[in-house]
This record gives sequence, structure tokens and C-alpha cells, in this order.
Amino acid sequence: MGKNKRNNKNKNKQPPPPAAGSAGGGAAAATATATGAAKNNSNENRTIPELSYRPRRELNDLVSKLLALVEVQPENPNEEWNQYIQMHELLQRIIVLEEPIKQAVLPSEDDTSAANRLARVERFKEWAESRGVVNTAVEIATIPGYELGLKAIRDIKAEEKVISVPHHTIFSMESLPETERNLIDNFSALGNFKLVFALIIEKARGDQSAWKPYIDVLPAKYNTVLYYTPAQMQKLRRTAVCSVAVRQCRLIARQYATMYTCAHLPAKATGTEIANKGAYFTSYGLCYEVYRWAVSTVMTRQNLVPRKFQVKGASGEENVTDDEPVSALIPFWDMANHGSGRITTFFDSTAGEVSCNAQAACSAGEQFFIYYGDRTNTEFLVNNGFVDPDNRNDYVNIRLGLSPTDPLAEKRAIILAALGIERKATLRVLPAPVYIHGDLLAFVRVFNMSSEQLDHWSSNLERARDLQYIDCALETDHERSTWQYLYERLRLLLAAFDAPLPAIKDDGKDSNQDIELTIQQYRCQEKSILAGALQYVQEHCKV
Ligand SMILES: C[S@@+](CC[C@H](N)C(=O)[O-])C[C@H]1O[C@@H](n2cnc3c(N)ncnc32)[C@H](O)[C@@H]1O
Repeated sequence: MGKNKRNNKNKNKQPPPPAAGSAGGGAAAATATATGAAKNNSNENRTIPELSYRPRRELNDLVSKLLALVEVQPENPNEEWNQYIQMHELLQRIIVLEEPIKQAVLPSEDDTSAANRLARVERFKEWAESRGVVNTAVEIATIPGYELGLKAIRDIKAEEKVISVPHHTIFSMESLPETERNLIDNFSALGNFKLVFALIIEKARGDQSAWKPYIDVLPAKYNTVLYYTPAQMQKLRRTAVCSVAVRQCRLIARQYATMYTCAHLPAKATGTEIANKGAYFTSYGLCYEVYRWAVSTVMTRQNLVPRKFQVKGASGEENVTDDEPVSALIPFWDMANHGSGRITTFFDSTAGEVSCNAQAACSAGEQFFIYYGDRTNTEFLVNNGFVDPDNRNDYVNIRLGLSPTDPLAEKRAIILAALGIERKATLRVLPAPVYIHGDLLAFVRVFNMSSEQLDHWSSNLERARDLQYIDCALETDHERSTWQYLYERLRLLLAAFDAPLPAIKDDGKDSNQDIELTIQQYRCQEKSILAGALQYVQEHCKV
């Protein structure tokens, strides 16, 4: 979940959201049979069904099309959108064909609805306590709008230690037996994806998994963008989050298609990891549904902890810690929802546990929140599946670029480079009181310079920093064209919000309702930031 951002060796820190890392293939060929018979995987306890010839052939065809599609880098938002729609259609057909495999690994949605998850909490609590989780102040409960969460069972004081989870009860790839760990370690994937693979292996182990009581209380479905329908995504079109969300969907589809290719179409795979990825895919019942579930579990719940922690002997010898952080799931603690505040969870290397203190006093019966870290609402929506309406760290990214046909582009690029700004840059529109980030102001000022003005500013690049400040002395015409440009740009961005969304019925908290609400909240926050900035810019246009 990336709830912690501090870069302190004894503190958890926020990991980057899952990113590319396992695309590519391998030299050796994985074998895939298509006999229609069920095959016992290496977990012995679970049987991953093998698809018969026809559905397998159809799947091979669909996944080949999917891979060819998502390997194309779209050149503009329209292309990106069309690719997303085609990708979604292919994935829907793939999901249907893979249903028997999915059923063997992932229970149906109903099975892990909030009520059913809650029914498993007693077993989970016993399991957690037996593994050293300490909690005397909160209980897991269903909370409208949050699914499950933590509620105070007594008054809690600010700063009081509320939950501790020992290192051995934290799930990471280090929790797997050596052979499986090695299988994953050989992937050129980022740490959070290694955790995804570890979770799939453990999930496929079913009843034999030592982590089953924990895995059983995880949601079966998430509100991450991987679960959005095109109609839902459509409501985000032309907002700043749309492209980020669509890129995330494309990345995950590409990783899935790459692994599928290694397993079932090895002749088409390239790279150095074909055998491992292929074996992994066929042995642990990987299919798109299972992959997006595991990715979403990790995206919404992960944190970083030291890779190893061990107390040597009982006679008080030194603790052994390995500070190299590893992506991990922290049972029980990860039932806490996000509320504004500050990070109060850290890894206590003396006790060898994740320790969570109350960020504020909390009365009995109230929800106990933790702070997930400084993120924008775009990041919350894409990585965590919700939006924080009270987010103090929110801003809206806008993309600006120098035109390759601009004869002065090179001169402009030199000044921008002196400011550390790329030719194609993602720049911030901020809420009050700043509104326009210094880099955005500087970019637009450079963008609006004449040839003479560019020569003037290039002659003393050390002074270029002044362009980031609102009171930088510039010629009146130049200043006017800068603010006018910003005004037009913001007006255009706000036009995306003109068409009102149909009101949503608040008749319960099913997953779609949550997604619809998140979309509305996101739009509302982005619009409010842009509208505030527009008003501010308008004032400057008058000057
Ligand atoms: C670490 S889990 C917390 C427990 C989770 N509610 C559950 O039922 O398992 C993070 C997820 O909880 C939900 N969540 C957390 N904080 C939230 C908030 N402030 N508003 C809405 N949903 C939130 C989101 O679905 C998020 O992906």
C-alpha cells in the first residue's frame, strides 16, 4: 500500500507503485500441454485444470493479439484510448476462457464479500495472535464506504502503540521455500512484482498455506483501475488521471501476455526468462483474473520492511537485520484505512516488528485510521483505488511540450534544461495558495519568449531560476502572453468537466458504487484545483 515515505533505515518507506520490470522472455522453452486433463501442480494440494484444445487455441490467438496491441506505444491520447478499448475487449474474452483456471485459484466474489470476509476474521485473529501480533485497542469491523477497517474498542490516546506485527508474520517473497523464492528471484522484476508472484504461489497453495487465514480475509475484487469498465474510465477522460490509469492497465496486460506467451507460445517469446516464467504460469494457475487480483492486493496493501530480521539465540546476542527493504504485506495492520495525518508506523529494529502508534486520540467506537503517506489523488486513485477529499498533497499534473516545428525550440530547450525541465514536461497546477508551480510558470514564460528574449536569458543561465518566481521582472507583453497562455490552457482543461455526470444512486456499497463515487470525488477535486488556478491566473491577466 506504500503507506510510509520516510527514507530512514528503521522506518518503513513508501515503495514506488508497481512498474514495468518483468516484460521480456527467455531462451529456454517452457512446455505446455493441452490435453484437457487436469494437471497436479507443484503445490500438490491444488489442481490447476488444463484447458482443452479449442479454448487453448482461441486463448493463444487472443493473447497474441493482446501482446501485439499493447507493445505499440500510443502517440497521443486518442490512440491511447482506442488501444485501451481494444485491450479491454480482448481481456474480457480471455477472462471468460480462463474461468476454469481462475476458479481453481481464486474463489468467487461472493465468497469474499465484506460479510463473508468478516466471518473469517475470528479465525484470522487467532492466527495473528498465535504468530505474535499484539493489539489491545482495535477490532476488525465492516465500515460503510471502506469495506473492512479497524474500530477502537476503547479510548486510544494520541501516540499510544496500537498494533505490532513481528517480522516473521510479515509476508514477502522471503516467506516462500527456497526453490520458489529462487524461481521468483530470477525474474527481472521490481520488488513489488516479486511480492505479486509470491502471493500467487501462496494463494495457489490453498488449504496447505500457512498464510491461509490471512489470505482468506483479503478482498476477492478491488476498486483499482484494473477493474474499471470502459464506461467508468470514460468518465475520467480528459482528466489528468485518465492516461495514468490507462497506462497502468496496459502495463499489467502486457506483463500477463508476456508470461502467457512464455508458457504457451514459447516460440514467440524473447528474452532470458522464458522457462521460469512459463513454468511459473502453468504451475501456479496464473491467468489474467488471478494476476490482476494479486497486483491489486499488492498495490493497495504493500509496504517496505527490512528483508531479514533474526534474533540470534536466547542469550541476548545482537539482533541481525538486513536493511535492504523488501515489498511486504503486513497482516492485521493492513486492515487500517487511510485518514489525513502523519506517518506513525515504523519498523522497530530492536523489537523486530512493525509498530503502529495512534496519530491522534480515538474514542471507543470510532474508526482507527493510519496515514498512508504523501500522495496525490491521482496516485491514490490509480494505486489505492480511492480518493482522499481532504488531501493536502494534491495537485494536477499537466503535460506541456515544445513543438518540434518551433524554430526556436532549441533555444527554449537550453533555458529549460538549465532549470532541470524537459522539452516535454509534466508540470503541476496546485491548490491555494500557490496555484501555479514555479516550473510550470517558468516553462510557459520560456515558451512565450521571442528570439531576442531567449538570447537575453541564455546569455546568463544562472539567472534562469528567477523565471520560476512570480515577481520576476519581465517585459509587460511577455508577462501578459504568459498569463494569457496559462488562462487558455486552464480553460481548456476545465472544459472537460462541462458535461455533468449522471447522479449515482447510493443504494448500498457494492464495488461499482464505490468506483462511481471515487470517480465523482476525483473529478470534483481536480476541477476545484483547476478552477481555483484559473481564477488566480485571471487576476494576473488583468494586471
Ligand atoms: C490496506 S486496505 C485497508 C483495508 C480495506 N478497507 C479492506 O477492506 O481490506 C486499503 C484499501 O482500503 C480502502 N480504503 C483505505 N482508506 C480509504 C479511504 N480513506 N477512503 C476510502 N477507501 C479507503 C481502499 O479500498 C484501499 O485500497
